Amino acid sequence: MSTQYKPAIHFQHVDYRIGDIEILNDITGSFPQGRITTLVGPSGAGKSTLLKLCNGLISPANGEIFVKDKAIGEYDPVELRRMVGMALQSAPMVNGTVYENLNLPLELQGQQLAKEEALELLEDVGLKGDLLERKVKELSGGQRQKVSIARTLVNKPEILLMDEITSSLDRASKLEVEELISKINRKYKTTIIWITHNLQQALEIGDYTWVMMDGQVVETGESSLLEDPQNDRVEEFVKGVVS
Ligand SMILES: Nc1ncnc2c1ncn2[C@@H]1O[C@H](COP(=O)(O)OP(=O)(O)OP(=O)(O)O)[C@@H](O)[C@H]1O
Repeated sequence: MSTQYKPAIHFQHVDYRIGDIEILNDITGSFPQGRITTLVGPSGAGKSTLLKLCNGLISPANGEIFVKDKAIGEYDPVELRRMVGMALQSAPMVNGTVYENLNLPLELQGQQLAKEEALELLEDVGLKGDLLERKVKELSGGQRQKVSIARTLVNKPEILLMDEITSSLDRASKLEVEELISKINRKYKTTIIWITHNLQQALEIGDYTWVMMDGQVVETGESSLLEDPQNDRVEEFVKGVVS
């Protein structure tokens, strides 16, 4: 798939270890620029670890990672975090208003988010402007997740990493967040790398999919691969034999 699109992130023979334990083993592959790639696989396969390598939260034991053709180690860490945003299942929020939370990334850089920009971000994630001065603790789970995504967008990241962002949401909020991420991908051409346990979601929202098992990437391709996997272990996993 890397031949068809420019890679936003490229892994080349990447290993990751904690002490003597091999967590990721010889990962090679690309995440195409401007597309949505879903990462699936059994619990413990190494999906979150791989995501953390993409924004330099952790570093490989061996191999190279390139972000937009530049070795990840050559980026200034602040520049890298601005370029590669990350949203989590349950994002930590400060105990204040929606605005105060949206302002956090800029406050940490000694800047301030303009109110108009904050309103635009809320609009982008489908929230009404009058929420800006509301306390986040008064928001629903779905609204909080949208604020967390809006906060990730403050730095206008070119690449968005998402770890299980809909798994704690009800069905309606899950659909809204999926639609929202598709919209962000279309509007800003943001590259999205999305971990999900939900294979239906991976199939529906993903352009591409990586299937990981035991610290390795075992199958990659267009997300429709999940309907007809070539690898026997992937087929078993998809059928729910392996969980
Ligand atoms: N800090 C750590 N110390 C020791 N082992 C770790 C640590 N973090 C992760 N691991 C191990 O690394 C492996 C991969 O973990 P990772 O969280 O990346 O998997 P995952 O595919 O994201 O799993 P899940 O779907 O359950 O979130 C697991 O076996 C896990 O136990």
